[in-house]
Amino acid sequence: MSAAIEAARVCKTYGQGPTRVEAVRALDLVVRAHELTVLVGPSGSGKTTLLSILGCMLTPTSGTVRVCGVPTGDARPEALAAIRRRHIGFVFQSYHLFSTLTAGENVQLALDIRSERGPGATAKSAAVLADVGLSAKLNAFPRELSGGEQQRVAIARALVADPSVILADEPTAALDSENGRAIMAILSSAAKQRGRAVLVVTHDARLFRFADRIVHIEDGAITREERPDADDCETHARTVGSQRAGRP
Ligand SMILES: Nc1ncnc2c1ncn2[C@@H]1O[C@H](COP(=O)(O)OP(=O)(O)OP(=O)(O)O)[C@@H](O)[C@H]1O
Repeated sequence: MSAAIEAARVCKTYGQGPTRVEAVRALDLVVRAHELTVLVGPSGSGKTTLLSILGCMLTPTSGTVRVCGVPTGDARPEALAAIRRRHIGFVFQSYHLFSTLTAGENVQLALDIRSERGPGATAKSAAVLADVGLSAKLNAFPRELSGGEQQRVAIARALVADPSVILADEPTAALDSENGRAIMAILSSAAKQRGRAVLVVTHDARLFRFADRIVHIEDGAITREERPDADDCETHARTVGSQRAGRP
């Protein structure tokens, strides 16, 4: 499966002297198309920092990141913004919808900032909202929607511009378990049916069954990867060390 994001030897250090924190340490990660990768780790282990670096919202202290083959290291802020717009859709825990816009308008905004406007953009937004089961809520405002529905609007907004990568930071944390499962099913379908590379940060072990791959991070480094086997539900744990050594 093709690499959508490739991070190599990525480090991120915050602060200096006694307040210095090594949030991400020489980390290698490839996020692939057609896969839902879950990133899991304790609080403060570097998950959001890593997601922000992979999404070109934060510059690493050292190391390289390529998004769809494009190196981001020397890119100026405008070029990074263009990479984000072209290749990446973001989903956040708190939805980040505009309260004065309808569900349809919130989704269409993602096309508007890419200069895609008019009836075609309206129809595309309505179609993606229908894909996430919200065709009846096209004209509803966020305050008229449940949390799960608002998150589905946010996912539709992330998907509508057809990005190669979806990065989701705790997308189910504010939802009950049923809505959490529904959101993960939609994200899984974005990977499986639409061929997106999907990376989800979650603390919730109940959602691991949606993952093709589970990456564990501690103290800013990857400690372990697992690929839950869909056929017999057996989990094949692999240490990062054995993968690097090329062993199966
Ligand atoms: N802007 C910042 N300035 C200084 N330190 C920071 C900053 N952002 C994060 N950190 C520190 O970097 C480390 C990693 O933080 P990060 O938010 O990436 O972890 P996380 O795994 O996402 O945590 P959580 O699960 O609690 O959200 C923590 O020690 C945190 O205190």
